[in-house]
Amino acid sequence: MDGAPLLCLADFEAAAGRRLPPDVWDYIRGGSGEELTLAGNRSAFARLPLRPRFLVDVETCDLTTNLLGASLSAPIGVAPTAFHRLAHPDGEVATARGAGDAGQLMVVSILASRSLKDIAAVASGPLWLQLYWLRRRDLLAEVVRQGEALGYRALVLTVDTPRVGRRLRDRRNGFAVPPDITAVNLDDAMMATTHDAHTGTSALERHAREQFDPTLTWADLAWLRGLTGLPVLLKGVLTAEDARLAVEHGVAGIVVSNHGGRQLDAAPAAIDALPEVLDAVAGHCPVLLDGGVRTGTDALKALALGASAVLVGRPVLWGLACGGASGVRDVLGVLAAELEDAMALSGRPRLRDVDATLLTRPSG
Ligand SMILES: Cc1cc2nc3c(=O)[nH]c(=O)nc-3n(C[C@H](O)[C@H](O)[C@H](O)COP(=O)(O)O)c2cc1C
Ligand SMILES: CC(C)CC(=O)C(=O)O
Repeated sequence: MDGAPLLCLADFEAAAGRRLPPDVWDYIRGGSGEELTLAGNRSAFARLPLRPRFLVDVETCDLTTNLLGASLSAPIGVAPTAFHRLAHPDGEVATARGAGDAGQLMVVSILASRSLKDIAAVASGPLWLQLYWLRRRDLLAEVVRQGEALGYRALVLTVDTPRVGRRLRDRRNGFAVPPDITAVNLDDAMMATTHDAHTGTSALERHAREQFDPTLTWADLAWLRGLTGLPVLLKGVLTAEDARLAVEHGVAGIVVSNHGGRQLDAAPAAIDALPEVLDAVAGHCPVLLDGGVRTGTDALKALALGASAVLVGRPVLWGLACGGASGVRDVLGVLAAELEDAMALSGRPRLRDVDATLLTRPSG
C-alpha cells in the first residue's frame, strides 16, 4: 500500500484513483445522466443528524448479527460489483478472502471475473450470488445450479437493470472491458460484446441491451423459485408498491438500492427510500441498503431506520485496488470500527439499541 496511512474510506478512494487507469476509474466512480442520484446518495446521509445518548455503559459494543442464518461480525457486507479483476489481478478471489477475514458477507456478481468455484474455495464467510435476468435462461439456470451446488447461500436478483443506465463517462471513454478480463461464469461467445470498444458508446450498455431480458415481470419469479431451494432476495427496490409485491411473492429479503446512482438518474437516494420500503415490508423479511455508505455513522443511520445490514460497492473496489485481499479486509474493518465507535459515542452498545430514536425525538 502507499506510505500514507489509509484511515477512512475516502483515503482508500484517493489512493485507488491514483492507481487505476482513467477509463476504469470512470467506470467505477461514475453514475448515470447528470449523476444526481449518485450525489444524492451521499448528501442524503449528510442531512440526517444523530441524537446521541450518554451515561450508558458502552465499554463493550456488540456488532455481531445474523442474516438469513449466516453469522456476521458486523451488519456490513460486500455489494455485488462486476469484474473485480479490473481493480486487482486476483479479482473476486481476493475480495472473498478479504471479506472472509473480516467475517463479513460477500454478494458475488453474475458478472464476476473469477469462477464461482475459485471464489467459494477461498471464502471463509457467507457468499450470496447476484443475478441479472438473461435472455438466455439456460445460462441463468446453469449459474444458479452451480452456485447452489458450491454452497452459495442465497440469490440476489437485481431488478433495476432491464438495460444499463446512460453512463456518459463510459460513453465518452468508449469503455469496454479489456480482452483478458471476462465474466467467466457465463458463455464466452455471449460475453464477447463486452470487449468491443467504440468511441461514443459503452460496450457494457450495448451488451446489456442484447443479453439482459427487459421483459422480466413479477410472474417470472416463479420460474426462478422453481429452479432452486435457495432464498431469493430482490435488489433495487425503491418504493412501497414494489416492496409489497416483493413480500406477496415470497421474497426472503430486499436490498433497497439505486445501483449506486448508475441506473435511473433522479431515483431517490437509497437512505431516503428506506423508510417507505421498511413500512411496506412491516417486518416480513430483512431489508438491506446500499448506496453511498462511506462511514460508520452512515451505516448507523441505516440501521437506526430499520435496515438489517448495509452493503458497500465502490469502497470494496478501492480496497482491492489498494491492496487486494488485505485492502478489502481493511476497508470493511475500518467501516466496522467506525460503526463500533459511533455506537459507543451515541450510547447504543447493542444493535437492538440502535433504533429510530437515534434520528427522531420520540413523541411524549
Ligand atoms: C463498478 C460497479 C459495478 C457494479 N456491478 C454490479 C453488478 O454486477 N450487479 C449488481 O447488482 N450491482 C452492481 N453494481 C451496483 C452495486 O451492487 C451497488 O448497488 C452500488 O455500488 C452501491 O453503491 P456504492 O457504490 O455507493 O456503495 C455495481 C456498481 C459498481 C460501482
Ligand atoms: C454490466 C453492468 C450491468 C454491470 C453493472 O451492474 C454496473 O456496472 O453497474
